[in-house]
Amino acid sequence: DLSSDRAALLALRKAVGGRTLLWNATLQSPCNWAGVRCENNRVAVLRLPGVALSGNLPNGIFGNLTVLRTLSLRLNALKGSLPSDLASCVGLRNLYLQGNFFSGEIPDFLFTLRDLVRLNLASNNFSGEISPSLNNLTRLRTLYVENNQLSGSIPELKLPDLAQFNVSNNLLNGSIPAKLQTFSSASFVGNSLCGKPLSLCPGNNVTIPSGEVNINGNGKGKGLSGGVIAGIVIGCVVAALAIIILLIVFCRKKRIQKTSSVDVAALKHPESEARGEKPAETENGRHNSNNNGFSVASAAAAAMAGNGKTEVSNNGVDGVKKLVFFGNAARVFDLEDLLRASAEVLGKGTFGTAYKAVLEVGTVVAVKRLKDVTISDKEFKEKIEAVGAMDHQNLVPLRAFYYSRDEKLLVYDYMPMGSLSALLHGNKGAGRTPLNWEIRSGIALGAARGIQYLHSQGPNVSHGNIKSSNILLTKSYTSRVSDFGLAHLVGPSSTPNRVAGYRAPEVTDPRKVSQKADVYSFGVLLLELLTGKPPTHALLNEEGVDLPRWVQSIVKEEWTSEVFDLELLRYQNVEEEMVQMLQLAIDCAAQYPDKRPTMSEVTSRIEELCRSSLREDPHPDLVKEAD
Ligand SMILES: Nc1ncnc2c1ncn2[C@@H]1O[C@H](COP(=O)(O)OP(=O)(O)OP(=O)(O)O)[C@@H](O)[C@H]1O
Repeated sequence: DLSSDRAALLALRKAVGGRTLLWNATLQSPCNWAGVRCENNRVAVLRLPGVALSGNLPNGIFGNLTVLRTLSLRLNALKGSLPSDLASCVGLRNLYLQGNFFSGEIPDFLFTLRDLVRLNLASNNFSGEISPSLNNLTRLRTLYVENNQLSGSIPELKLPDLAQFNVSNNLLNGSIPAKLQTFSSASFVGNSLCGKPLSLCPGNNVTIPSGEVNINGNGKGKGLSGGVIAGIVIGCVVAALAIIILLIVFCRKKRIQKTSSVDVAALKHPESEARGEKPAETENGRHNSNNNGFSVASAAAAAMAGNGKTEVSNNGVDGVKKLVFFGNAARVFDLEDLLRASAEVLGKGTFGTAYKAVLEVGTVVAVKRLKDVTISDKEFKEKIEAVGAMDHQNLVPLRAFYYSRDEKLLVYDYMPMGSLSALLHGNKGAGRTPLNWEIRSGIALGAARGIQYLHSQGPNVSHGNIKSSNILLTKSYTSRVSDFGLAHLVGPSSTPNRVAGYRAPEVTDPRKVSQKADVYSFGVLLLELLTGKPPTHALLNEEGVDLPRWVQSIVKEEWTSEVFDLELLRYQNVEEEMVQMLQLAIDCAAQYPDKRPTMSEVTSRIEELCRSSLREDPHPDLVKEAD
């Protein structure tokens, strides 16, 4: 129970000291001691990295910590062999002992801890051979034993989940087993090993097609016949050729498509071609088919011409034939200018189509043509004026609107960097700027503040359509929330499934949204930011996952770091903040609305964790853990 856990921790403190001496032994519960985390009133996590622990770990301590799941004693000065009662921690999943002076063989009892997922024994003085009993650890994903004195050959390992592996800088010899040859040479250097990915083993006679190729330097295993190898080589060449041909065909097709859409644009708007403008957004190829050059004028004019009138004749809400501007916005253009502007399609959304319009004076705006507006003129005017009155640095400002029976236009500031969706999923190729933690957490914070502002306008004010294509970015990557207030303008016929991946489980009618439903959608958005994965788009049948369920299943398995976008994992020193953000995202995406935090709680939690990643901590090792 907890008291024996406590006694064990005090015994540990007595034996190896270090900064555990700061633990307040007058407290009955050890659960608040630095580095200790309890679950169900037992010590489940003990993380004491870099706290100057020294000496031998005696037997009789870990035998009591029977529900320990994570043990990190990395970067200390512990020596001797590992205590055998560590074998009692049968639920141990993460064992980080790197950066100490442990010596002796890697003890066999470790191979009985069948739940181990991460095993890091790197940078110690372990010697002896790597036992084939490692294969008992069927859940192992990380095996780091570099920088030790391990000798002998590497056993055949059949660990299906092994994703991180390093045996470099030991005294190993022989050939690298086939199953491990997918790891890079950095995992093996500094030994006398041979074979892929290092150089060929000496004395191997590679005679194709009839000879035997002994890929196992110590001669224990079976060789592959030359015929098989020749087959593989020929197969690979054929496959590579096929891929190249497919790529060429695909690229040519794309080019043809692109040219033709530019042609259409050029026909209508030679000036847009002259400027070399390209459609701004082609995320997931979703909007490609919409990228025909087009003008607001031709669209609006077509609608109006249908009325048999040459001028904008169907009056605006107040009987005025002009754009209605909000606030003190500079009225640098009027409806005529807008209709004359050259435009290109940005994309089709739930509420209509968005265009980028370049006015003759050079001003660039985004124009949204609404469809399916079913509410009355009066109601529309009231609602849109409420939208126009919103003013916050993290909202995309609505500058003006036009309303007639046939045409409803909303004019927004144009956001040059496009949407978060495009940024995350758009260009995965070589030219991509990696999105580091600073940018991502800044985007999360800005979006949270924007939504919080909306919610502060009244208990019934909500966004209703939070998703990554509605988070737009300025040149300095400040995020601005767009599309607010529109969920209440449209009729039920609009396609609700587009937001499926973000929609809270209790929202069955897309117009009946709430602040707590926004919080859910924001949680999914955070998960998208952290994982780099788009949530399911059921209707469009796009590839995707039910993000909250997927993340929860992984976190439950203690594989938390598996969920993060690979691009983020480069920034090891912020993993603690990433984990906190992940926890916040999971809280937001709770199934029951009451369990979700409010948007202002969300904002302060993000502010707090952004601060902590900037702050210099006096005892970074006690509170931060990069495991
Ligand atoms: N003010 C703007 N500046 C730059 N790009 C914009 C602007 N407004 C919208 N876009 C982009 O235009 C595209 C279409 O936007 P739109 O809002 O019509 O659809 P959506 O966001 O995909 O879906 P929904 O209508 O459900 O919000 C999106 O990729 C969006 O990022």
